[in-house]
Amino acid sequence: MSTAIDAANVTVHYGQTLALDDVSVDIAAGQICGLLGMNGSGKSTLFKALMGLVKPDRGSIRLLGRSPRQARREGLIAYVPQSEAVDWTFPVSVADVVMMGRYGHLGLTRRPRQADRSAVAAALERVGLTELAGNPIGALSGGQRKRAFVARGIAQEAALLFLDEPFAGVDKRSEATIAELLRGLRDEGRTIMISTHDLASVPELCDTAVLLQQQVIAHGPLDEVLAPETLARTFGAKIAGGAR
Ligand SMILES: Nc1ncnc2c1ncn2[C@@H]1O[C@H](COP(=O)(O)OP(=O)(O)OP(=O)(O)O)[C@@H](O)[C@H]1O
Repeated sequence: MSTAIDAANVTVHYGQTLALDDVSVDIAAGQICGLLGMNGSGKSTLFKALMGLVKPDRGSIRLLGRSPRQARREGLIAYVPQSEAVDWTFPVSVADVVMMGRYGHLGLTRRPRQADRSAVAAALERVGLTELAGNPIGALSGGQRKRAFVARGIAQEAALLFLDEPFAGVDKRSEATIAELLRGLRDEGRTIMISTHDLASVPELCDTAVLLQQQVIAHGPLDEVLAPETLARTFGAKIAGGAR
């Protein structure tokens, strides 16, 4: 299996705060990897480093054989942000959000062409939001907003999808819909990383996982990473007992 995401010995500081300490992860193409850790464990920072938005003090990152900046420039990375990181009052429609995924594909005129409109329509259809295309993004439910951002990644034709807490604030039915969607994208060969701080609800759809606490505590098949011994060692018996 070829490696899609290869981070080696990545260390990131914000001033005096050590956010990532010698982090190495290796994720095969066509897999869903859970990025697990408590609040403040460095999950968002790892995503930012992978996207080239934070420059590591040390270490190297290759995404599909490219630097993060190059991968971003080629439109290979789609990011679904945490809900708190988005200004939902911003006056854009659902279709506008999805069209943002086409920006890297637009020609010199920067005007969407028929191919872009078709890609947006197909992405909306795939996530089940066709009927809501003209609605303001802020009027959608938590789960629908997540699906709109996933549609943006689909329209972008990104090979790598990073989802920051995609199941937070989402009801069970939407969670199942999103999980099904992600499985389908994985089966097409895309590589997906999903972060969560809620170790008690790590989605079954993850093939592998990384348990992060500034350092990589465990990295491998989901069952191994969620083994009670690993969790107890890291977080204490209380969390380990309730994890699955
Ligand atoms: N811009 C920043 N400036 C200073 N410190 C930061 C900054 N961003 C994050 N940190 C700190 O870096 C550490 C890792 O934060 P990060 O947001 O990556 O964790 P996280 O696991 O994503 O947490 P959460 O789930 O709460 O977002 C924390 O101690 C946090 O306070």
